[in-house]
Amino acid sequence: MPPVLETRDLTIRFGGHVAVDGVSCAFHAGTLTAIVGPNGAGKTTYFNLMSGQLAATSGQTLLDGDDISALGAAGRAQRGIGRAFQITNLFPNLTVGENVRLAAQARGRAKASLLSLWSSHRDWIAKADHYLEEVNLSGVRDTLAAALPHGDKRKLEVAIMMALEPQVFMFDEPTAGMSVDEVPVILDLIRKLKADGTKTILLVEHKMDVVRSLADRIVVLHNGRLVADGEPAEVIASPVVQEAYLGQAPKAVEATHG
Ligand SMILES: Nc1ncnc2c1ncn2[C@@H]1O[C@H](COP(=O)(O)OP(=O)(O)OP(=O)(O)O)[C@@H](O)[C@H]1O
Repeated sequence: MPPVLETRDLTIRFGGHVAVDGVSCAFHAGTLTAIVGPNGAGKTTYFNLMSGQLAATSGQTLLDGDDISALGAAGRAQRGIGRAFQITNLFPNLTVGENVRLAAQARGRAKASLLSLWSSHRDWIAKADHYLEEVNLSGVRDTLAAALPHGDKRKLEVAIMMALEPQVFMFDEPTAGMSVDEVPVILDLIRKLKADGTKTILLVEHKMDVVRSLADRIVVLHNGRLVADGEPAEVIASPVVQEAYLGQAPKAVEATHG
């Protein structure tokens, strides 16, 4: 099966610093890939390049085989790349329910005809309610987004991403800053997405227990380079990863596939 999302020799420089350095990697439907690496390895920058928040210095990003390198974040979102945890995407003065309904509506409008818009309205509300339920936020449906505690804001970001029904789900440290009782809600949700079997899921995560429990594959970045890629157990045990986490220079790429 051809990959859903792919980067070819993707590179970005900030002045003299190469934050993502020639990363070639392909991601397939029905898989969850964890992207790990030490602080400053380039994980979030790699995400930003794929979702269009940053423009690459060189290299390409392909979605369904099409080169989308020239598209910005909005164009890529429209094409089906979903990114959670951009807190700035919330409308702070709308309620939690309205935020998710708008996302369902944005998704629906892309498909609806003008005449069907009115009847669709009820569907959007139903869809918003469904996704709020999924992230355990039904109880705060009428609360202003701005008034939510941090953990709930992050859950709302996931609900918004889900209501947009993307084909690629990008999670950047989805449980960071959450209380212990909130973490399982998000992990269960990611598990459910994965069980669907058709989504392409990318996860940047520091917590190795979370990575171990969710990932089919681990990609390791170190100093902006892809230094390991393969089965979780194999990658975690590999000397190149042990070295990367100890802050020493990795010597070789191991266990490459995909
Ligand atoms: N806009 C920018 N301008 C200059 N340097 C940047 C910029 N964004 C990121 N960097 C640098 O690029 C490198 C990679 O940063 P990035 O945030 O992608 O790492 P990370 O692996 O996500 O780290 P962490 O796990 O700490 O979040 C870092 O050295 C960072 O300082």
